[in-house]
Amino acid sequence: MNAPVLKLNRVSRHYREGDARLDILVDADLALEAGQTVALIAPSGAGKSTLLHIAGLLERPDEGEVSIKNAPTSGMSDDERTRLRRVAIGFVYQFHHLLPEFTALENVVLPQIIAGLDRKIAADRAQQLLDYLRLGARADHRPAELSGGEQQRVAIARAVANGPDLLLADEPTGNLDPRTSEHVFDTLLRLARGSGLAALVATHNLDLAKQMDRRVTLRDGQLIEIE
Ligand SMILES: Nc1ncnc2c1ncn2[C@@H]1O[C@H](COP(=O)(O)OP(=O)(O)OP(=O)(O)O)[C@@H](O)[C@H]1O
Repeated sequence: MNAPVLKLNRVSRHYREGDARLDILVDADLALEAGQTVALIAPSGAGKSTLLHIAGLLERPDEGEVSIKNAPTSGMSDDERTRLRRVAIGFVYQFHHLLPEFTALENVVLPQIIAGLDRKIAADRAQQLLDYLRLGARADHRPAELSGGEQQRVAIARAVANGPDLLLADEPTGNLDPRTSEHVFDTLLRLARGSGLAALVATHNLDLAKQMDRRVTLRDGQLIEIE
């Protein structure tokens, strides 16, 4: 069996709030295989964003190991972590964070150019991705000219533009109405199943979570599988 795309091994993280100590993650374990979609469902403040930041190498845990495709990251420098993050991990947030002055296509081209790809190849790939996400006809529109669901699907295209192994999404449909949420979710699932991308998606939407391969929650700082 292949190495998991993401592995958390006894990961702990606490914050200080005055004299109080908040134990957000306590010996948390998780393994995500290629092509697997996992919903992270937990109440506000339970630590979903903290977990996604740690899994995405944006934040270091206090203890424990985060491995990406079998590569332990705790011994890596910040530069090494950044390089690994750029090639292996894509992020989608609740708000799309697209650059307003650029078109949909350009928003998907930019991360590829930053990663060193030739502009023409990047543009071809961006167009293919937008076509795949049924946004081909919107490629030349700026974010303000797109609907909320379209903006979020462009944000997904941007997140996977460099062909990451892992997609991390923090309430990607939190701002959208139920029908649009469904459409954005379908896009995520189709991408994961079609390309072997592993996805960890924080969501409050239980109907959408049910369509994913697994569901986990945070309880006393640990990740627990739920039905
Ligand atoms: N840098 C920080 N310093 C201190 N406390 C923090 C810090 N970041 C997060 N926290 C606290 O840790 C807890 C978990 O925060 P986190 O944002 O991970 O929760 P969440 O489950 O994503 O919540 P939400 O669903 O509301 O976004 C919260 O109580 C938060 O106030």
